[in-house]
Amino acid sequence: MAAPDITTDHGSAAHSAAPVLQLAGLGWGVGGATIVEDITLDVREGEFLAFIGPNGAGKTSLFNLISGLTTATSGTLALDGTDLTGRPAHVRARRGIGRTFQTSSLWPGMSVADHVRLAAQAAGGGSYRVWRRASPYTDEVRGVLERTGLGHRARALASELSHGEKRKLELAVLLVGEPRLMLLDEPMAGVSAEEVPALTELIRTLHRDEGRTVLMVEHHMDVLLGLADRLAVMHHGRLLALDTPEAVTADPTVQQAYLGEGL
Ligand SMILES: Nc1ncnc2c1ncn2[C@@H]1O[C@H](COP(=O)(O)OP(=O)(O)OP(=O)(O)O)[C@@H](O)[C@H]1O
Repeated sequence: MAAPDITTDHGSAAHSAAPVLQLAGLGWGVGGATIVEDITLDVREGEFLAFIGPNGAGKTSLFNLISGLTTATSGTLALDGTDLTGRPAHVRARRGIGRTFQTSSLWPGMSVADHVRLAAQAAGGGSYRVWRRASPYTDEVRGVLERTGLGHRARALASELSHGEKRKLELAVLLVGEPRLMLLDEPMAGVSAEEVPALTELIRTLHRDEGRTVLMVEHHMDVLLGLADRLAVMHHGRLLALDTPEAVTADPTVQQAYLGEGL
């Protein structure tokens, strides 16, 4: 497949017709092993694209490549038509690529509001002043906490939160940066069955009502059905299928890849 037409990163205006994210032949290898291979796909504005695949298929590695935690060893990546291949994670974050991680990235002894306040300071380019307790609840902090259903937990420490609330706080921290693209890596991991519906609903709201573009790695198909516009199936580091959830789940090649694990 031909590489998409992308400009270079010199502050040029984004091409209005360009997809939000373009991956062209993206790959990553380490120690002689190829972990991610030849991923080519476009993500449209406002789309919800979910990544599924057996354990070790390369989903998190692909998110690392997109967010800049690792650098591609082949292919290109563009955001809004601007080539970001090889650019570091902080540049990509500043340009609107935000992500959450499979494991919690919170500070146990810090309050919910302070997490959001720090993230707001970082997003605004300010210095970190967590010890100044004069006005922790700015309108921005309060607004994000309300949007994520954590308004009543503002003063709680992260260590006091349930797993579902921790995932909401991670989303809140992400949202203060108003990311152009949200990468959610297994947001349901560790969350109790009772808390999954509320968290799913929050992610749905961020996507549908706020129009956010979402990429999400998730093992639970029941969460994705009715949420994702398209499913990307990864297998052995490659893109095995990319289609609507209905088409992907009916695809015999995909079913074969999941043999023994269940789709
Ligand atoms: N830094 C690394 N060095 C060597 N191998 C790695 C490295 N990072 C990932 N891998 C390997 O690459 C493969 C893909 O890992 P990755 O975590 O991306 O898969 P995944 O699809 O996200 O899996 P899971 O669903 O279990 O989270 C695995 O075999 C993993 O061991």
